[in-house]
Amino acid sequence: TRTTRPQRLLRAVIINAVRGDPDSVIRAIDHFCKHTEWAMNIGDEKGAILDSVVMETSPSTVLELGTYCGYSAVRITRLLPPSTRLITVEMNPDYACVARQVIQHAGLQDKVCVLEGQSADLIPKMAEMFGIQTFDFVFLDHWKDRYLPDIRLLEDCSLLAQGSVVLADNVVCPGTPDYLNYIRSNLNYRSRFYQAHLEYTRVLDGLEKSEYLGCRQGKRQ
Ligand SMILES: Cn1ncc2cc([C@H](O)c3cccc(CNC(=O)c4cc(-c5ccc(F)cc5)cc(O)c4O)c3)ccc21
Ligand SMILES: [Mg+2]
Repeated sequence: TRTTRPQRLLRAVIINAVRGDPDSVIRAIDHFCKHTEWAMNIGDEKGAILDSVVMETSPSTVLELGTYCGYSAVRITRLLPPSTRLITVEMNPDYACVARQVIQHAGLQDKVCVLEGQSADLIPKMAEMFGIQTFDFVFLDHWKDRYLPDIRLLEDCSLLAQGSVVLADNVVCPGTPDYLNYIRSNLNYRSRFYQAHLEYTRVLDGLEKSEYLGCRQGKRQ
């Protein structure tokens, strides 16, 4: 096939969504993934949980790891107050290119920074690059074996503050067992599991929300 799946998804957005209307971009992607071609966006069911967690957190600084086509970047950013920015990290340049166009079609390009590179390389530079101290909200949706090393890196870089919320996609399917074991047994976090389904399917999946409580000692016995 000449075009890639992200390019076909982008074409569906350009054709079916109203420029400047984030909700129509979200609807166009969900319709494409339900009726034309599955893609690994968080989707509408888990997306509604993402929306509610973002709204209850009302963050000032937001980090997303794993942009893909920009679906969750649009979902998150459309809920943020005017002065708030989303930083989203994407290592695949083709995905980043599509995501920037999807985000632009939604009219949110001034509120989103799509950073190209690997999370482990970029996280240590975030504070300096963006003049921030900590992230109020972090969304994990990149390689599932990177959730644990990257949450540890965020801790080591002091990028989490008391009250910071970390939301992780796919903790059931494909699954992130080492991350779940760590975050649920760590006294520095209060975690809650949201049962749902893998995007656009009936396969079980879920999100794990973890609030950072500040730096306490030890593990739960
Ligand atoms: C280091 N670093 N830093 C930034 C960064 C960014 C990326 C890319 O954005 C990227 C590329 C490929 C895969 C992912 C992870 N996503 C998944 O693998 C996934 C799978 C499924 C699923 C479930 C069932 C299936 F049958 C097939 C796929 C459902 C989901 O929601 C997913 O998120 C992310 C990668 C590493 C990165
Ligand atoms: Mg995912």
